[in-house]
Amino acid sequence: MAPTSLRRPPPAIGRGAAKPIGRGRGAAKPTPSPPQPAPPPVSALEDDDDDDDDERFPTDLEDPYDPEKPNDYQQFCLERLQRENAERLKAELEAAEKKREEVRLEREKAERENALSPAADLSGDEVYRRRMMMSQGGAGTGGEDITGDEAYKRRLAMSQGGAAREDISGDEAYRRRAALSAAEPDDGLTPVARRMMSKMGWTEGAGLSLFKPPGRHSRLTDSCSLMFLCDHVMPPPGLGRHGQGMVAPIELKKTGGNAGVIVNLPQLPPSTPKRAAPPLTSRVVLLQNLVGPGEVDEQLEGETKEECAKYGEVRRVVVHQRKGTSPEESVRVFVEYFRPESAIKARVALDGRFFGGRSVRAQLYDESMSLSVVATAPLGTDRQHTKMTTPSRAEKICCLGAGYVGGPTMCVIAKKCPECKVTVADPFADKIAQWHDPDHLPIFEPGLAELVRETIGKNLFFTTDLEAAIQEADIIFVAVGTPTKTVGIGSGHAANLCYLESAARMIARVATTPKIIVEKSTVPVRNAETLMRIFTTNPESARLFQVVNNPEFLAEGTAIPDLLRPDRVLIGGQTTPAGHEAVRRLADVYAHWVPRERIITTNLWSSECSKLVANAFLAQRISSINSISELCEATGADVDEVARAIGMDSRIGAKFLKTSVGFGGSCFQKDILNLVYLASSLGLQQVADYWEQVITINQHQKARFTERIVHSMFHTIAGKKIAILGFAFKKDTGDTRETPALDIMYKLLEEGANMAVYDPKVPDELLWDDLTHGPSLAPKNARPLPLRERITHVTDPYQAMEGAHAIIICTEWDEFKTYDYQRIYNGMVKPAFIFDGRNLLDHQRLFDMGFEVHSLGRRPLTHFPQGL
Ligand SMILES: NC(=O)C1=CN([C@@H]2O[C@H](COP(=O)(O)OP(=O)(O)OC[C@H]3O[C@@H](n4cnc5c(N)ncnc54)[C@H](O)[C@@H]3O)[C@@H](O)[C@H]2O)C=CC1
Ligand SMILES: O=C(O)[C@H]1O[C@H](OP(=O)(O)OP(=O)(O)OC[C@H]2O[C@@H](n3ccc(=O)[nH]c3=O)[C@H](O)[C@@H]2O)[C@H](O)[C@@H](O)[C@@H]1O
Repeated sequence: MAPTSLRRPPPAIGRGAAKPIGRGRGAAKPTPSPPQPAPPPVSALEDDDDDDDDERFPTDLEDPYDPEKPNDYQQFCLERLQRENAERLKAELEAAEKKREEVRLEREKAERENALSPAADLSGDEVYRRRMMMSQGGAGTGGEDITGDEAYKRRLAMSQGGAAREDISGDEAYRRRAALSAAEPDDGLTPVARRMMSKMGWTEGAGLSLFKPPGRHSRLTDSCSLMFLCDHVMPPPGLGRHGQGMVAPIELKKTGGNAGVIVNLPQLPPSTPKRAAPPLTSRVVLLQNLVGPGEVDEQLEGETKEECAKYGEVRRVVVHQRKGTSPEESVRVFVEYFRPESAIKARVALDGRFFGGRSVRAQLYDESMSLSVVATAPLGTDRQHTKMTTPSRAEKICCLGAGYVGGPTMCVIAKKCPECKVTVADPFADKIAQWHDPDHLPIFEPGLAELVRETIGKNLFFTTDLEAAIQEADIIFVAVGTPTKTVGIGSGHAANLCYLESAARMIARVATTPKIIVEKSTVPVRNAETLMRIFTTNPESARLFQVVNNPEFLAEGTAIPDLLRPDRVLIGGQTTPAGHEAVRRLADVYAHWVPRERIITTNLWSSECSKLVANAFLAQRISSINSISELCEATGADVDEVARAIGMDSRIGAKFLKTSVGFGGSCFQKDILNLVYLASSLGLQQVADYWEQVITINQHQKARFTERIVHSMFHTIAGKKIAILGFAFKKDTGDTRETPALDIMYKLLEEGANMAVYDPKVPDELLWDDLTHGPSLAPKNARPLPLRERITHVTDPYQAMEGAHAIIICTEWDEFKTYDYQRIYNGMVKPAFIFDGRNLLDHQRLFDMGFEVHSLGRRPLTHFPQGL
């Protein structure tokens, strides 16, 4: 709903004043005008007109509207990865620190061993001094000549942290050292040994135990105390953090003086190789537990490649099997990407996901490790095939609105997400009953019936019980109509949001568990704010809801292929952690069949805006080429040739350049009007005027086509029979919303024509319903037109054309191209006119048969003598 500030009088269409549209479109169809559920009371709808409202609602709703801060899910994932990497880095640093400590200890040990030989009889302080030199590099302080006391001071400083920085004199150091050694028990160990053990984690009476084997001598010199330590330390069960190290004391046999040899070098248990921490960035992802042992076959590689290509171009996949490891780690699948970003995306997306019941572990793998080595490892011989399915949690999905969008979209989700339960809820029992009968679905869409047959009763359900469906769902799509308002403020331009609001109010009232609410309907920019306000009215339940916008881009007639292979899926969410999570969960649903790189995410307002703009751009192309069609007719150029020539420019592209009698459908007009209203309300009048021209040209195209019919047929069509081929707004649909055929028929009716209409898919009651209400933007006729007397609806096209003066092609149905036009010509009144409003037929052939051929964007083909 437009914010308060946007509530201004709507702009006028074209030159005239704002015209109210005929009736609300976009509601339940094609069943004729079923009543929409009662919208909430006006007082409720007007609620947000109150300026005070802003104080009652959370102000942070404004925050996400910052185009500088796109809510990008990948961005979120990268940030999360960076966080994880930082943590990993920290762990690595700690591990490195530990390692340094170990090295230091080993070095100390080596030094001590050296010290056993008379040539290297160094004091502990001297050892420390040398160690300092080594660890600090030759150049720095290592070269400085420090005394033993100074060395002790530093060592103390190291072990005591900050406090050790206290400035103690050499005497004081000596005094402390003496006190320390005096305090040490006479256990046969020297202070150095004690210090060493302390550094290894020993505290008296805990952890490692010290004991003095009976009968051994009690005191050795400092220099051999380390050996003595080994002799005397018998830690149960072994040295090391996990007790994995030395388990028996080393026995030393003195060979004289301070020298000795080890007589029982223990057999240490083989050490388990340390797992290297995964690298921070890499082009290789290692997948583990994707399949188990014995589940590897030759398809695994290909399937993995296909699945992983969702995150970027895969260079190769290598499957490696290992023996002697856990089942989870026995099959390693390495996926090498061309770009590290792809690998990072894959890791984020796949780690922890379920494939065929297994929780996959995905981690980046050090690129420097040769994959060729693992590539040559033999594959398993077991041919059991494990089908890879895209991972996701088993969401319970519901859709409010079983129309052109809700029905097909949910069928595809049900088909592609077999683990999800999908329920479509609509208050109209007739419509729901029709959805249960695949042979008589409420809408015609190629491929839809097969999908319904496949999924209904398995994981796809249709119901009128809206509340139960809402209650049960995790994700609720709202795909109700948002037609142009016909009365009140913004009438003729603004979207009527009462169905959306009543759906939201029901959700807010019924839901007791967390829900992701998906705005599937096409809405004005910032509509999600209205929904959030409805949901936050009750603070207790506010936290249950996350609103995301997920506009639908399917076109009728190609809805199923459009849904199965969309150019992109757009998801807009709030820029909060919960918002990101909601976007992720919805993205996971689509990721069952849509490559990840085609699932794009943004903030709520950009997403809402993108849908309106997409439709505006598409419609603009049609109006552009239609405007050129008039120019071509006046100049002798051929509009289809022009479209072909410009369409080959890759910057322009070939699609949506087919001239026509005007675009129809429930959305182009309403969405542009919506955009115009929004721009105008924001004071952007030039923007509003610019886009309004798209509608103006569309109206003009329909009008001029009809005028041409009348003028060509000797300026009168009163009492003449005219065959109308096609009433749907485009081929392959039974939908008639905003069909240009209706505008044309109304004009012809006003001129007194008789008409026979044929359309392969439009039901009779829908045709009469449309005719009764008339075109939405046409002025309402005060005098009721004699519809039934002058119009017949036929089911045989030849019957429509028999005895006709003219044929008008209004819809581009393929079957129209297959008719026997010679037979048709023979049965028509001469001169036989054909007006091809879609440039569908072979005009030259028709002309050769004797037809007077009028098309769009071309000079007419006429047998009449010219220039008389
Ligand atoms: N038709 C199309 O090709 C496309 C339509 N859209 C947008 O999708 C939305 C829906 O369009 P259509 O499916 O064509 O409309 P539709 O009129 O075919 O279906 C809407 C359905 O919502 C039901 N409904 C109304 N209030 C309800 C409520 N409170 N709870 C549950 N159901 C309720 C109606 O009974 C009707 O069956 C519109 O906003 C439209 O602009 C977007 C893309 C394509
Ligand atoms: O929001 C919507 O409702 C949908 O609107 C259109 O889909 P739709 O109206 O079903 O069908 P289109 O194929 O776009 O055709 C619209 C009208 O334009 C006409 N048209 C289309 C293409 C063209 O080159 N010339 C032309 O006159 C068609 O005949 C039809 O009357 C968009 O194509 C969809 O992406 C969008 O989701």
